[in-house]
Amino acid sequence: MMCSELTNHFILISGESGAGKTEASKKILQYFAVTCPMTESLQIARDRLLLSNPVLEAFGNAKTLRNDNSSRFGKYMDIQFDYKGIPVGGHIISYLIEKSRVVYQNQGERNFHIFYQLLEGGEEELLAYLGLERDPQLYKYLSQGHCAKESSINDKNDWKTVSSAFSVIDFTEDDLENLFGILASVLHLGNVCFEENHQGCATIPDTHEIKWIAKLLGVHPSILLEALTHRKIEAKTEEVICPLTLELSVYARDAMAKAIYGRTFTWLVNKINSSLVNKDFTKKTVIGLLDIYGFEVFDKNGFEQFCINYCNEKLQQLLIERTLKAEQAEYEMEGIEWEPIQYFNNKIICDLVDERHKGIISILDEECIRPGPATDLSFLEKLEEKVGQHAHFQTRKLAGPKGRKRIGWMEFRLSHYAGEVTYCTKGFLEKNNDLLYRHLKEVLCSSKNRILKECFLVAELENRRRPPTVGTQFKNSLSSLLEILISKEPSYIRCIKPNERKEPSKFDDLLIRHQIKYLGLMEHLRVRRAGFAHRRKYEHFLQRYKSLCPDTWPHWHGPPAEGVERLIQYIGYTPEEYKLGRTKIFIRFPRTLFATEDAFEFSKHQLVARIQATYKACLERRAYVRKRHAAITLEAHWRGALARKLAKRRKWAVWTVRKFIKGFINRNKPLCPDNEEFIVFVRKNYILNLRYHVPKNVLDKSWLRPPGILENVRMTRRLLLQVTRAATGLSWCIFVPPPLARKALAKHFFARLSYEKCRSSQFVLSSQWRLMQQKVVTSELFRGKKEGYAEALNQPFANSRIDEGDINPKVLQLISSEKIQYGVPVIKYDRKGFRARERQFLLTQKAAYVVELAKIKQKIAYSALKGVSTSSLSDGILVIHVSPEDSKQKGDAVLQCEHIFEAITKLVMLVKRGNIVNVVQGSLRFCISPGKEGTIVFDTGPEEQIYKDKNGQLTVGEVEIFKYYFGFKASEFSVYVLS
Ligand SMILES: Nc1ncnc2c1ncn2[C@@H]1O[C@H](COP(=O)(O)OP(=O)(O)OP(=O)(O)O)[C@@H](O)[C@H]1O
Repeated sequence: MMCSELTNHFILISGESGAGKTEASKKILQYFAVTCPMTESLQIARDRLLLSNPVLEAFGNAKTLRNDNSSRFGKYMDIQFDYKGIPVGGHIISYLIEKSRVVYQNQGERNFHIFYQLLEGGEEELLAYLGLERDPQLYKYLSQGHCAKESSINDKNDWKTVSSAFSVIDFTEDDLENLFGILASVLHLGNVCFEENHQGCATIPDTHEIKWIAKLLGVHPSILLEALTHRKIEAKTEEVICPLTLELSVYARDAMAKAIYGRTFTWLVNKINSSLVNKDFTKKTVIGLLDIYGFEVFDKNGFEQFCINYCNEKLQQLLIERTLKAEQAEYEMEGIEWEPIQYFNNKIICDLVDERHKGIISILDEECIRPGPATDLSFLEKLEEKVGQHAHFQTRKLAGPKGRKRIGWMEFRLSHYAGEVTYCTKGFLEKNNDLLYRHLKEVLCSSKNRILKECFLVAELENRRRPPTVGTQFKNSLSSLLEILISKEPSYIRCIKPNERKEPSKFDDLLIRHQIKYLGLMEHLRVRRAGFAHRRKYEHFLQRYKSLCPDTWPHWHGPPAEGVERLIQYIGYTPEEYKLGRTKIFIRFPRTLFATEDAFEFSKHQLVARIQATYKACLERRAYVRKRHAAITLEAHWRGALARKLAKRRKWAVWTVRKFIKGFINRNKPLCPDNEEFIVFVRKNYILNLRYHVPKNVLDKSWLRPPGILENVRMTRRLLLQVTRAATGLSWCIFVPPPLARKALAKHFFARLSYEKCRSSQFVLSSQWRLMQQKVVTSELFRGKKEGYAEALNQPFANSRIDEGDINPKVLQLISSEKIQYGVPVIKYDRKGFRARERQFLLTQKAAYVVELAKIKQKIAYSALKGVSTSSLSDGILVIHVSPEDSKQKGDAVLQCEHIFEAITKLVMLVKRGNIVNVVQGSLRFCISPGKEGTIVFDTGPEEQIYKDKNGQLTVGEVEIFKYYFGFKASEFSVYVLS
């Protein structure tokens, strides 16, 4: 409920002394430690919460007649939880420790456990340092009850537990040294003995103990001694020190021991609190555990029992108010049909004790403050006078003859809710006053013991006001405790003591019946049975279980009561299972609630999955939106950058175009800023283009004409040089205007016409040189005479075509020995025929050319070559005229060749006669046989053919049909001799 509704709770553990309250509270702490979720870092908080218990028990618990481990102080412990239900810290409030036990114990009782544990378990060195002996019988404060050793208590083991707990809850070596010093000094104090001198004043004959106390508390021994035997009385202006009687010295000693122990206990609780404090100040929910001393009835009951029982009375009141009374009032308020159940309300007893000005505590305070001789007896008389009429109060004087016997003269009897208790007023005033002589206070304020320094502040000495009495303090602290409890949701544990003899498995019916009766358990049961097991405000019920009904999930927009009605109808509650009040739903049976809880647990998993999915989707969506936003931003920036770049480029382009246009408009003006760049551009362009138009060879006279605006502009020598180098690849060329460039090219060309190193390691004329010679001959023969010469000039003569130098003399010899018929087609080459020949003569292709050339050469050389005719047109026909006298010759040879200039040039160079070439205008004449002539007419008719008419005239069309090749590649030529 704490986690789900974020409410604060408390658990009130009640029962009489020895019923098991402390054990129950320890079980609750252990339960939290085991069941609550835990993180490693918070384990320390948990351990401190758990281990604070043995320390507090050692200092605040003692063996009594009713309980071997009786709490002699009240403890309210807040355990703080975070929102996950992890215990993260705590806080302890202690209530009225029974200090009188330090100096006095009843028969069969012990002092606080810690003294016995220290003596039993403490190391030898520690005891030696504290000046202690191991035997508790040696100490007066430990041996009055005559049961220092108790079989059910293992002081040695408990000491070990307490020692290890000290280290967990942040006690330093220094803290422990001071703390043990205080414990030891209390024991030493108990052993301080007084003697009465002859003046009736108290003296301390043996100062051995005083020395130890002075050493342990860090005070001067003589001052301490004086403080224990003297009293400082303050007059108006001066202080008078007067000696104490033996009785008063004993009182002063015991008061000092009680004060030291009481305040040290408070310091201890504060120290534990500082180690339990959670430094994270986020909101926490708490579960408070109230474990307070239980109701006590001894043979002799004093001021302590009066306070303890008053405390129990108040808690019982709280319980009645919050359960019996509140529950029934709630039914009435909520309009639930209800038959009231009667119960005993102990408010009347509480009022008897704590009513302002009228209650026992007020009367006691009055008696303490009152000037004049106030005694315990006078207090009793005041009680008889003021509350004598109260039904729950009785004294010997007020009681009838029956009861008189059971009440002493100094006693009064209260009828508590748990039974009658007779209190002896002896010591009431003294204990309520709790007076510590100023002289002793001063000594303790000057102590060098760090704990005492914190406990006894010098400021206290300056405060002249009377501190509130113990009774009033206790009353006030109880009322603030009740305020704390009222603000929280209650849960109750009622402990029932099975027997008075502390025996296991023994149930004393009478005792149990008595407890059940006074605890009001029967009334509780009746209310519970007739009432409802569970109730909850509509809002809370709906909020918790709304997921169980589709109508109410996820939101119910109507009034909560209607929502709850719809919800329980859907779940299927039967009418006897519930009642609807004005603001709450009441569920009668626990099983109904458990079933609803189970259903809720089941639906919680599905809800969690849905919530998780929604949450994850939300996260993803958020991430996606973030990414999209980032992408859009990025894109926008990128587009912006691109647009800016484009705009810049456009601007630049516009600027450039404008400048260009401006430059163009002003191009003819003298060089000025307006046309400067344009001219640079034109020049650059011209120069860049120039490299594609530099002369290709020495004969090429073309030169890129510079634009008009550049005519007067001189190019730098360096620039021209670069252009020419780029164009010609002549790194040495010094470029100057066109004619010189040609000269440079010519020089380069002639340089290449050098000797070359041939295979036989002889230097021969290079092919370039030979080509040059041939070209010169061609020029002489055809320049300005035959069309197509200029175009053919740039075509290099191919070395692959046979010329004179290629003819191997041996081959010539071989060929010459053959008988070759002239005048008939010697070899008719077509592709097939050539291959057949090739096989026949077993000659290589090249040899075949050689054969052919050799034959022609022979024919020309030895058969009176008359001349060579070709037309001035662009045809490739040549006529080789032979001597008509030579009867062996049948007639002229008419040949066609693609490379006519090359063929004729090589022929002329072969026969070494330049004057034999005749470039004829118009038709070509040739001799068919002696006396018989033919003509080749060049026609520009539509048909591409060569044909021979009846009179033997050969007509050549625009493009030759028959390709007769001469002298070169087999695929390129054939020889055809017209018969
Ligand atoms: N549930 C229990 N089962 C068995 N023994 C128990 C149980 N609870 C308590 N005891 C025994 O009773 C003794 C007294 O218990 P506990 O100290 O808790 O009583 P108490 O109600 O706190 O008494 P007081 O009011 O004097 O402090 C324990 O030491 C233990 O021996």
